[in-house]
Amino acid sequence: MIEMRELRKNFTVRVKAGRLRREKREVAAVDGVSLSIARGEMVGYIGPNGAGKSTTLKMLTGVLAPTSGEVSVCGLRPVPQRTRLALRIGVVFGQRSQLWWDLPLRESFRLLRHVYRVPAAEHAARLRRCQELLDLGDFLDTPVRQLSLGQRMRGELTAALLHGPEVLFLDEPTIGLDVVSKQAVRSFLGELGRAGDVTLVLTTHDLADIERLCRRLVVIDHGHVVHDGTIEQLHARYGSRRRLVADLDTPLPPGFTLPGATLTSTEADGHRVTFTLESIAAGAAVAALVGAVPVRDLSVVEPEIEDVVARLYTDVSGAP
Ligand SMILES: Nc1ncnc2c1ncn2[C@@H]1O[C@H](COP(=O)(O)OP(=O)(O)OP(=O)(O)O)[C@@H](O)[C@H]1O
Repeated sequence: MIEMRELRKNFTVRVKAGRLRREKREVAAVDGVSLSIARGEMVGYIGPNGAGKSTTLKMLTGVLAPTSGEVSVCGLRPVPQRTRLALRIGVVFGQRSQLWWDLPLRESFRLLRHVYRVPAAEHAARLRRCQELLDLGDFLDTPVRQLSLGQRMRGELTAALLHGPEVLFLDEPTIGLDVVSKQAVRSFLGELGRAGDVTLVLTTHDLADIERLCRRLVVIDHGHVVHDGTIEQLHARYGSRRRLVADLDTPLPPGFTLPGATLTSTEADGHRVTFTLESIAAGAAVAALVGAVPVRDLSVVEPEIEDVVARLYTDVSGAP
């Protein structure tokens, strides 16, 4: 459905060279990305600021021409075949709107039906489904400029889907949304993914979006793909650690150690301890601790994707 081979985009930027002089320099925003995304996949495309995510999406949607390499989406070349491609993809860029600011949402949807020449019955069926899943009923007749950000984003998603695209590109779709709207957008996208008829590429800084929605995670940094796999593989590769948190009746005896684990925090006057498990299984760690001290309560905490991605970014960038 999406193919990128050695895809590259260079920008020419002017950089300071001495007190008054500026000179031109080429920077590679996307530096040889090769990826294949199959029909129905939901892929999270993440990376630190300036990694090259938006530039990739712009090349996939025909907004920017690659400097070199090959790209095809739905079997089309995005820049030369941009008009045909527009009928087959949907795009939601969190920071930009495809709605008519002064018109009620319903009118924007009606205009889009004409722009994309969607048969009335198909359009109505898709709108009904979005209306139901995204709860648009209360604000369909409100002018777009009066909508809250969360309402507008639900409108944007609908607008991107009314022509029945095969691929949906989402750039930061939950940015700035409150918790309720975020949930609404995520469960809508989840539903869409489960139905399996849309391929979804999502860039975000909110890793909860990815955890909820994407089995496949592609991490890009300095224009290069540095991870392509599942979230579990990412945890395994970067050695994410589980933690054992225990509430104790009495503090640990002086010099207590748990082989294969490190005591990483002590709180509540020594009554709450956290061990990071390195080379010991959770069960063995629990048994060792319970055998050594009176334990009131304990839990094993799974690694957070935030932690592992932060470590990955640090690793590849060499910066905190
Ligand atoms: N039009 C442009 N002209 C010059 N440089 C650009 C242009 N667009 C992007 N860049 C540079 O290319 C690099 C990649 O930018 P891009 O916007 O793709 O990153 P990103 O991963 O989407 O970042 P963010 O998470 O901050 O949105 C950055 O160094 C950026 O400054």
